[in-house]
Amino acid sequence: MSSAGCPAAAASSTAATAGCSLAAQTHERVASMIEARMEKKGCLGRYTMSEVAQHNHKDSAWLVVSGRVYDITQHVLSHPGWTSGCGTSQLLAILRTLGTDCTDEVLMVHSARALAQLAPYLIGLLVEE
Ligand code: HEM
Repeated sequence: MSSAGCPAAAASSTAATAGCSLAAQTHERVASMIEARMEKKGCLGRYTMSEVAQHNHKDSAWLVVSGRVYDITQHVLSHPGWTSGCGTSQLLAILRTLGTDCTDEVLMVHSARALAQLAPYLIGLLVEE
């Protein structure tokens, strides 16, 4: 984990380019609230992209959305597609995104309700190498 500065500006500019849908805007609001709470409690981590890249499988599943790092390991096996049929494309889409910055894909395919479910998995902010 790195102790470099907070990329808040980078995060909001990524979000602005990644999607201007209502779902993306709602996600940005919820995520920044949770981020502020975690920062206050001192439990908001700082991670580089190469740290994130090591968690690229279902047993340790991290990803980056809008400059924020999420550990979705606890969720990944209950994502629609793992347990119900006809979800092969969803599984492939998810597996491909683990360990990467998948802002565009995640904001594009999800409803506001789904993006709200992502928020509790926030573990920190993405920082420069
Ligand atoms: C904790 C993380 C995640 C949560 C809570 C989540 C939640 C959901 C939910 C609730 C849906 C049902 C449709 C909706 O309400 O939008 C969904 C669909 C989907 N998700 Fe996720 N998801 C997560 C991560 C991901 C990731 C990393 C990917 C990779 C791109 C992904 C790809 C998809 C796809 C392709 C669909 C189907 C969309 C469609 O059929 O239109 N999800 N997700």
